[in-house]
Amino acid sequence: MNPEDASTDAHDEVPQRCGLVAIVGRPNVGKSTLLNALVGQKVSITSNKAQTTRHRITGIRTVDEAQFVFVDTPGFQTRHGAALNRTLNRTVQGVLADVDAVLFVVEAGRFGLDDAKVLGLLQNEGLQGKPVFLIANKLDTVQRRSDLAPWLKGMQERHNFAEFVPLSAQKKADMDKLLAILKPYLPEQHWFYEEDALTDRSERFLASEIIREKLFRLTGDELPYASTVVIDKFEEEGNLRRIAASIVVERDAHKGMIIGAGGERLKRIGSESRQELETLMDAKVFLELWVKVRSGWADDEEHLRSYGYE
Ligand SMILES: Nc1nc2c(ncn2[C@@H]2O[C@H](COP(=O)(O)OP(=O)(O)OP(=O)(O)O)[C@@H](O)[C@H]2O)c(=O)[nH]1
Repeated sequence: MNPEDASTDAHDEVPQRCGLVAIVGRPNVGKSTLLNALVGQKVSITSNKAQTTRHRITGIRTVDEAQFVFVDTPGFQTRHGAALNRTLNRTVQGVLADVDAVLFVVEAGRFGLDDAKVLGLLQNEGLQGKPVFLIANKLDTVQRRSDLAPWLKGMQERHNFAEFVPLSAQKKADMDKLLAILKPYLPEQHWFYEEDALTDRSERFLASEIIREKLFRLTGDELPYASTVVIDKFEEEGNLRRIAASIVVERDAHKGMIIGAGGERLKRIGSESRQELETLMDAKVFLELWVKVRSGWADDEEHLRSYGYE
């Protein structure tokens, strides 16, 4: 055997590691930004409007022998009491039951009542010794780093965190550091996905997420929390995707707001979505967008199921 073969064999002997890692935290701390940065591509939508993430989304990243399967969870909501929120909270609990590690995301230097509620929820959900990492995000916004030491010390008293990781989800080097810290916590087992997999979500699902993101971004704060996007048609013809989608809102007034004067706003939501979908799918996209009124949808569990919230 020549020395080159021997080194290949030695490399093959490094056992594969694979594990599920949940990303939890109150709305707007940067969970989706972190997930996208860890995966290296956009798989979860982001906006500066709280509560954009509603689905369980997995992003996958494979580095050397380790495959990280990330699960994005909706921010823990306490303000709205509708069925939608009960569904969201069930999603958080369902995700925690089968993960190997939890990234508890907060903003560096801040720990408010809303963060405490999420940590309390985690602790109540029977973590059973599962490692929880304190991710102190948005480090770039902290003026005086020296103030962080006493804050971290205080955090240590709240929970027995496995690691403290101050970082900025906007810095690539920080993502590499976090992956290196996480790696030893993944169980030794075969990978669940192919080496180059990024997400287990379909193009159809990603399409609805991207339209929802543009909707949130372009309507600003006026947009009611209770609005959603449903894909009515998704057809693939070679390098072409024909997509028809409905934006579902609760009231006629909301419909007008989304359509905008002369239909300008809806046009913009459509054209920005189409451009992003074309890049993501590397295909030509024809997108038809409709706005429909279904009053009371966010309060009706049957409706929620039919729109894909489980
Ligand atoms: N300065 C700075 N801003 C960040 C960082 N990470 C995220 N943000 C911003 O914080 C805002 C919220 O980020 P998201 O990723 O949508 O937050 P989220 O926790 O997923 O929010 P929900 O979906 O509502 O639960 C966005 O405007 C991001 O650009 C960071 O490291 N530094």
